[in-house]
Amino acid sequence: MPKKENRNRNMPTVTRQEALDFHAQGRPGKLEITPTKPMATQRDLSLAYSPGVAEPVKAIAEDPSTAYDYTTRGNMVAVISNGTAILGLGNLGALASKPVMEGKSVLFKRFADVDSIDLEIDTENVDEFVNCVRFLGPSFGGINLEDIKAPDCFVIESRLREIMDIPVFHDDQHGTAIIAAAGLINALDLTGRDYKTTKLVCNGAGAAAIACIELIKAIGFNPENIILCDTKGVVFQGRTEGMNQWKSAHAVNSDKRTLAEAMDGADVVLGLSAKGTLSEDMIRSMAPNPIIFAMANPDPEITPEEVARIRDDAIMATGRSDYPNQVNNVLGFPYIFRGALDVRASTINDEMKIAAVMALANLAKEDVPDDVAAAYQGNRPRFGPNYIIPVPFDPRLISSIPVAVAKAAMDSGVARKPIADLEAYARELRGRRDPIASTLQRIYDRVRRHPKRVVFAEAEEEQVMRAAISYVNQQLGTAILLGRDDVIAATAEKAGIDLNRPGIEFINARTSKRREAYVDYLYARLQRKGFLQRDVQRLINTDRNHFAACMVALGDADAMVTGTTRNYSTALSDIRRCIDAKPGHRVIGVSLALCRGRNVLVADTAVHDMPSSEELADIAEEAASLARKLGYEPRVAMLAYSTFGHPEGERSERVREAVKILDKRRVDFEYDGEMSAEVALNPRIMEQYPFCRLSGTANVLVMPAFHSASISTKMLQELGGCTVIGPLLVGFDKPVQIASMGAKDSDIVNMAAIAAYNAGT
Ligand SMILES: NC(=O)C1=CN([C@@H]2O[C@H](COP(=O)(O)OP(=O)(O)OC[C@H]3O[C@@H](n4cnc5c(N)ncnc54)[C@H](OP(=O)(O)O)[C@@H]3O)[C@@H](O)[C@H]2O)C=CC1
Ligand SMILES: CC(=O)C(=O)O
Ligand SMILES: [Mg+2]
Repeated sequence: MPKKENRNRNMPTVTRQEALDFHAQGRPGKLEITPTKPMATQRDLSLAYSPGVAEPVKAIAEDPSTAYDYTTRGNMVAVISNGTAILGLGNLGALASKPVMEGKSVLFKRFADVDSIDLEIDTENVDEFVNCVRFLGPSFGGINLEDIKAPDCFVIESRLREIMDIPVFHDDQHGTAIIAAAGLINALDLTGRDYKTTKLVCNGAGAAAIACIELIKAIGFNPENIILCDTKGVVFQGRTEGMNQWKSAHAVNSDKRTLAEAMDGADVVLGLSAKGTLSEDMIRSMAPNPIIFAMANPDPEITPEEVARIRDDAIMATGRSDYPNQVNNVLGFPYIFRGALDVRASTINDEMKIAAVMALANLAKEDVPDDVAAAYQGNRPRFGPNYIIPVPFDPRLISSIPVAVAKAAMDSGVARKPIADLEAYARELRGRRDPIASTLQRIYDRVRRHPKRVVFAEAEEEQVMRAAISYVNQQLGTAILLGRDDVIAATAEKAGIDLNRPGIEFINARTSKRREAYVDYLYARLQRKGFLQRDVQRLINTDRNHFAACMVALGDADAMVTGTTRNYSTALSDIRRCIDAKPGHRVIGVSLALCRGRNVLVADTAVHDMPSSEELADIAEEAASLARKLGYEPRVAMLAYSTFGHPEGERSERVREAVKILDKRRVDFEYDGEMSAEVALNPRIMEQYPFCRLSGTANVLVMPAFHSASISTKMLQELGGCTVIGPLLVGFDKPVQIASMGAKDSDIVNMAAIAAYNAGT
């Protein structure tokens, strides 16, 4: 069995303060409601509201199924909890469960484009809860129950399933069971075990645990080989303390009484209980090549580091995203509901659950194609002990699980709107995925695997200090804080920031032993550009950008981030004095615009004021290469106010000429132009130019000049509700990023991570 790689988790990946700030910043919470129809004119109002709204009302009254055509019902799931079993934190009440429920709603949207709203019901009374939910059916296409303690959850779910004609799915039961079963099938496969003889212990006998062992028995495990444990120890036949009918159904005929006794010689342990409940001795006593799924959240029953200290032959999984093998229901619920909603399933039955299990298990065994490898930080995973299950960001999940679930719903007769062409459905699902939004995740994951030393040039600023801490806490590498010691210390103290932690280093330009080397380096570059040696000395001693850029140029840091205190062009020219463009490259700025369902790269948003045709062609090449690096196949539109010669104009001529230059260079990506933005971005308008060489709408927009690039990206941000990241600098010989003036700590960390990413492996 190959040795496993486990992360060093001596420090939390996020601090309490970061998590609180994340939830509090901007509009509190994690989601908002946005209209999908224009609401600008009197006519819009007449259609959306009175009198127009009466028509769909009458249509639905006549034929209720048309609610799926005229309202949000068909794509809307309610995430409902009473907060009695919030993760592994216990019964903290309905209100405290809201952040988790909002989180689940957001994950529905992020991963499967399912709209969702959280509802927290403030009662522990089963009848009241059921009565509250049962009348909500008309509003939703499905109900996702979450974090409701056992055994109440079993009663609630089964009663609601009986009464309601839409899928009711307790995620902690079935979502968890589906993912655990998929991981287990693959782990058994890797360790050459037979279902019938494998001995399994499940610690925890609540919602998740009961559902897991029911599903595991359904796929072929021998019930006699499964021992369930809870706070009272082994659930054995005849036990009376702490029992209920659901535990009794799985009680074993055994004289083992404690978890430790049950674990002795076990092949598999499933932890669905609470933090730290599995001891090192228990793990030591397991059979060779044990399978350990410690799934309690947020802290597992035993950590991968603890297991690694005892034995190197285990397959280890947790519920967390910061270790390999994340067995978490996030891999299931968004996609299972996607498939169920798309066929208007009346329920989510066992056939659909097993179809999801098999789709997930099989996906981990498939060869990972190039575009998917990008989601794994370029490290193409291969089926094995560290990769028994895909990661939540695997872009194939959206087109594999819903298809399997939808097909099983149709085959088992619960689909009210069958899909005729599943291939076409899979293609449509692929279109729903949101590649640029996962780009940052990919960048972060890759840097975590190859941590880098990043110099934060403006470390006297409070938001830069916070960004540095976040950089370190996220295990991205070492943060080098450049600034005057006394100023940094005073600012940190005033802001209540503790910088004394591993991973943070301090450099004071005035006392650094490397000053001389930097002066020599910079003087050699600038002596024929009007600089005296003493000018260069002053730059190195007093200017943070020059000092930091020299650190990177001479290899004392891997990458640099700056920009929050100076305007962009000043920071850029400081850096250009110290670092050149990569040979054969041009330094440009590219902004990533993450819009609703549409993402584009826009260039050049930083450097060239009025680029020549030759420069526009270079910009197209640099931007296309960045797009590829981020995992997209570039389709570059060379933008102008005119389209393919109409209206004629001198300014568009420059863009047309750039296209001809790209023709001559025989570049290996799709490009065309000149064209206006609506032709580049609207498929119906693009169709009017059948000769256009782009195979789809553009994902890279090369702007004719800096002003149009800058104005349009800022308008996207301010008016279009898009998130704009950047400009990212590309083409420099060393990785440097400039954040915008006044950037928030989270923006600065993004820039630092991008700079670190560009520092390579
Ligand atoms: N990775 C994933 O995707 C998921 C993980 N989970 C995790 O599973 C755990 C349980 O969740 P859920 O089933 O919803 O909660 P429940 O409240 O329904 O069940 C909790 C179960 O854990 C048992 N338990 C609690 N503490 C201990 C202990 N110290 N030793 C042994 N057993 C203990 C309880 O025992 P008793 O019956 O005696 O009270 C109970 O059977 C949580 O940590 C949760 O985060 C849940 C869903 C998904
Ligand atoms: C993941 C999840 O749903 C839980 O831990 O409760
Ligand atoms: Mg849960």
